[in-house]
Amino acid sequence: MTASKRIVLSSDHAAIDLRRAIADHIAAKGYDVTDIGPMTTESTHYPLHGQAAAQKVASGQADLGIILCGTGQGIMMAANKVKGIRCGVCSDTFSARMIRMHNNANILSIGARVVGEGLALDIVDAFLGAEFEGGRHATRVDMIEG
Ligand SMILES: O=C[C@H](O)[C@H](O)[C@H](O)COP(=O)(O)O
Repeated sequence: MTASKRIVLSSDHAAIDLRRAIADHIAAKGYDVTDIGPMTTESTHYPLHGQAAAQKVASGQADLGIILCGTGQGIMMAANKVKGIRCGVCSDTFSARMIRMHNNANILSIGARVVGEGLALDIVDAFLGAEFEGGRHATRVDMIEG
């Protein structure tokens, strides 16, 4: 584990509690966590929060991001509109590992209304614990970037 990695977190209102649980979980493991909110459960708009986290990663202010909404889908779509962002939604640990190893994903998205806290924390550990393999996968990732 690279404990020095800077991780940015954001969500919409549907995922406040799970986002906080993830923040505590990874901070306890030594990651440098920046939680950009929102801090209340007031209804909000996931594109704002997905793009805010994506900007942090794309600008180099964070190494990786973890974003959440009800399904993980809408906030993932918003994040992927930011150049240089590769974000996937994961509801299982295999996918979470593979989007790092094969797709060099720099943001993980999770649906707080889809997975429970225990599985979500395992998904986060799988994502953060994996590294991009490069090689043939780098050729393909370069093709995504255009
Ligand atoms: O992809 C979108 C997310 O799942 C949102 O969290 C969801 O649409 C929010 O729904 P609501 O406004 O009914 O809480």
